[in-house]
Amino acid sequence: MKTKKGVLLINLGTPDSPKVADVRKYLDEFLMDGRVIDIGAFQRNLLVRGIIVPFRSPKTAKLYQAIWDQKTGSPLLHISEVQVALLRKELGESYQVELAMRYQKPSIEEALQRLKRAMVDSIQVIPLFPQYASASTGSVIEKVMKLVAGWHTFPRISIVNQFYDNELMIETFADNARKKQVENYDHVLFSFHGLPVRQLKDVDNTGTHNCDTAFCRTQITAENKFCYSAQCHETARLIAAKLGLNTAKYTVCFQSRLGKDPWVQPYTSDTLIELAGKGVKRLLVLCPAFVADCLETLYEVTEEYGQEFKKLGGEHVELVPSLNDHPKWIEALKQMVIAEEEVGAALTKRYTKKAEV
Ligand SMILES: C=CC1=C(C)c2cc3[nH]c(cc4nc(cc5[nH]c(cc1n2)c(C)c5CCC(=O)O)C(CCC(=O)O)=C4C)c(C)c3C=C
Ligand SMILES: [Fe+2]
Ligand SMILES: [Fe+2]
Repeated sequence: MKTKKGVLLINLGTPDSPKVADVRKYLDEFLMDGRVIDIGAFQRNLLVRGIIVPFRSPKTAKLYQAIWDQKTGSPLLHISEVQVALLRKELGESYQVELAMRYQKPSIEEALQRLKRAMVDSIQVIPLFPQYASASTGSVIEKVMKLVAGWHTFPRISIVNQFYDNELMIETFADNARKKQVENYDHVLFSFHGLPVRQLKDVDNTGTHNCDTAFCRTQITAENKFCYSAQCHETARLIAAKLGLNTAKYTVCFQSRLGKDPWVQPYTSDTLIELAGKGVKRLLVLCPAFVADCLETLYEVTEEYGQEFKKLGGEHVELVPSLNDHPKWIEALKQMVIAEEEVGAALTKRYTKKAEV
């Protein structure tokens, strides 16, 4: 009997086009997600639909227009499609690999339906966010669970919740930094996507998590192992170790703050001021919260932070490309899939043996 195993890669999402109407539709779906803007539904509706989406959409549309490729469209979607095509090749015919986006297209619902129709034995869901956050990975997991909840027959379903310390992923980021001749820069910045601080309060299920008292900047512990900030710091430490950077040579910071509430600090823009003040001229930036280059890396880092840094007296900001189509990253994905499949196969075998006794 020929059987197939399903793999579903899910990234964040992107508008259908850089037109204001499509960006509005995308931002509306994205920001109305209660895990992204985690306030009461009534307040969220007022804030998102009354203020953020109407005011932000024209501005965000301009940013998307600046990075949109005439032939391939959204970099995030195009690069994700390339990653899936390469993974399909690596895994061969016994796997059916699907791509979906949490918001907009291709939808998770349609991807799951394709796997269901193919009668796959198993579905492995890989949310493409190395560090766990309720707003990213958590939201993907909740969506998948809701979509499959009513299925009559379930294949074995497994979900990767985080991979912030994946050896091959770390090596890929380090490889890309080496290609930029890291030694030719005064300082290295690890700029992660930001999060409101309140979204970290419940990472230990107590509602009182505090990154300062939980040592999230310096170590991963049993207490902080699901904290986004702690995981970001660990990812940066591991890449820095591969590159032979001492702690004085690099800084971890957080970008893309939205609104007035406190987000995880230090903010990337404050760090640029501090580094320029210390006389840093040439800055190399890695963004290891993303597995593919996207608006946040191609525009915010390269354009916005590049210009900001120059105004502050800096000379150059250089972005290290994301994991994109690097063969080691595709191998990392393949290994994740195979490792998980082996666990499943071992469990099934044990069960079958027991049943035979
Ligand atoms: C409250 C707002 C936001 C939270 C929380 C948030 C978390 C979060 N986001 C990503 C990954 C990406 N975000 C991207 C764009 C983007 N993010 C927000 C807001 C929040 N994100 C906005 C408003 C936007 C749109 C751009 C803008 O208007 O500035 C992207 C880029 C998508 C693309 O098409 O290129 C990614 C990727 C993670 C991983 C995360 C939690 C850790
Ligand atoms: Fe975001
Ligand atoms: Fe923390």
